Parts: sequence; C-alpha cells; structure tokens
Amino acid sequence: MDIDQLNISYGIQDRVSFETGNGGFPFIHIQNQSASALISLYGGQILSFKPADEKDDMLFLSKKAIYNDGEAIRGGIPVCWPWFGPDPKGLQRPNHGFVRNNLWTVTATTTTDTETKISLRFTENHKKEKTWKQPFTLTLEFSIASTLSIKLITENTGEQPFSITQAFHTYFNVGDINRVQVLGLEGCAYFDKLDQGKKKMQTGIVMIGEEVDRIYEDIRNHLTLNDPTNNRRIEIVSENCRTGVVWNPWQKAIIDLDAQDYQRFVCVETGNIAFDLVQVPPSGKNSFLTSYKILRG
Ligand SMILES: O=P(O)(O)OC[C@H]1O[C@H](O)[C@H](O)[C@@H](O)[C@@H]1O
Repeated sequence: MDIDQLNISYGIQDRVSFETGNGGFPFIHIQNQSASALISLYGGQILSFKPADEKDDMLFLSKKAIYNDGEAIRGGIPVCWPWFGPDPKGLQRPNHGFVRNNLWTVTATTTTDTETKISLRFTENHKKEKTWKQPFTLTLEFSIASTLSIKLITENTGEQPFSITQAFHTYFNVGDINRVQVLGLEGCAYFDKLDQGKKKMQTGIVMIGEEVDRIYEDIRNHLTLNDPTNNRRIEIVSENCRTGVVWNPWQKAIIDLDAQDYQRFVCVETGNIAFDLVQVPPSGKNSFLTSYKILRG
C-alpha cells in the first residue's frame, strides 16, 4: 500500500496520518483533543489508545510482538473472525481466524475536534482459497474519542448461509495482575479451557493469581476492569456479545512475550464464541460492538 496515496486520500491535517510502521505495515496515527491512537492496517488492529488526560496506554502491546506477514501481532485489539480459537474444521488454518493476519483497506476517515472515525474493510479476496469459501465483506468502524468504540459488521454477499464465531481479543495494560479485578461476570457459567473445557460457575468477582483461560456464557453487556495500581477502572460496554473470555497465560513461555509480561496485561474479550455461533443468511448482516472508557479512582 502506498503511504503517500493513503495520506492524500484519507489523511486529515493534524488528526489522521499514515506512515510505514513495524514490519513495513501501514499504520494510522490518530490525534484529537480527546485521545490519541495507533491502528495497524495489518490485522485492522488498534495497537494504542490513550485518552488525553491519561499517562498510560489503555492497551498492552508486547515489546516482543512479531510483525510478520501471516503472524498475529501480540497486543492491542486483534480481531478474531470467522472463528475464535483453533480452526473448527481442523484444517490447520490459523488460530482465531485469518483477518488478524492480513491487510485491511481504508474506506473512510472523518473527524471533529474531539472524535475521529476510521472505517476499514476486508473482503473475501484475501487468500480466499486457503481460508474460507463464502463471499463476505467485513467492516470495522473505530471511534476514537474519550471513549474508544469498535464495531465489526459482517455481510454475507453470497447465496449460502454461513456461521461464524468472532471476538475483540482486547489486551488491557494493567499495573499489577495480582490486584486486578473483573466485575460483572459473577453468576455466569464458564468453560474452563485449562480443565478440559469443564463447565463451572463464577461465584465472586474474577481475580487472577494463576493461568486463566475461560469462556463465559451469557455475559452482561457491562463489565468493569478494576486496576487499582494504575488508579483507574475501565468500563467495557458491549452490544450483541453473548460471550466473554478472560485470559492470562501467567508464567507459560510465549515466544512474543517477555517473561514478566503476564504481570502487566489481562485479556478481557467480548464477542460470540464457542457454542454462541452466529448465523448470517444470504444478503444478511451481523454486527457487534464494544466500547471502552477509562474512569479514574
Ligand atoms: O496466541 P493466540 O493465538 O493469540 O491466542 C491467545 C489466547 O487467546 C484466547 O484468549 C484463548 O482463549 C486462549 O486459549 C489463547 O491462548
């Protein structure tokens, strides 16, 4: 993608600019009076979001993240689509689908002084033969303001129905994992991926003192991530997301994470996952949305 052309077509003075980022991938820098952000066109992935009055980024991005065609960037908000987790057909296709591992295109940028909107698109032409036979168009809409919000719209442009799972795989930057609390999942059933997928019940608030990998069913549309070390909490509000995931790998070795990184992030993911399959009829649409707002204290 030609950076000069992207700047001519979609750059907005003092607000939106394109540059060649890590791995040679096009990055979008966004800056307005409310917040700043960085989005990679590879993966359609927001890598940084910082409200103007915040010292620390809301998002964790690994210093060891790999920026290579075909691999996923560790951090920010990867988009998992059209499946979450391993290839449901066992065809060795990538974990969490193929849109976090491919380039998206820009379709629109608009701004006011306090809110910038970016729209990206992904169509079925990308490496179609290896991935997915059904024609589709995906649209990803970012709103960068004091609140970050992201909407993913799936359109079935073919003549056969298809079903998907999907998620925003959000990596939150936290001060100390041992003090983090996730509120709003109390009373929800979850599948414990670390205990052969056994179904369990969340009795109190979620705290993390060991490896955690859970898929929560029938979540409420409002979760809170408490981060007392950074003296802040993040309100996570979603629409059309019936499933949530809480993941922290603890001390498990992961090639693109530093040994101590598990102390500095937690993934709280929202979408439609596992048994929460979404059917998209021919010419039909599905969309889900999540927004994130940092509150002090
Ligand atoms: O390493 P990745 O493919 O990005 O997956 C990272 C993690 O994503 C989700 O949170 C899953 O529930 C985990 O089982 C998985 O380990």
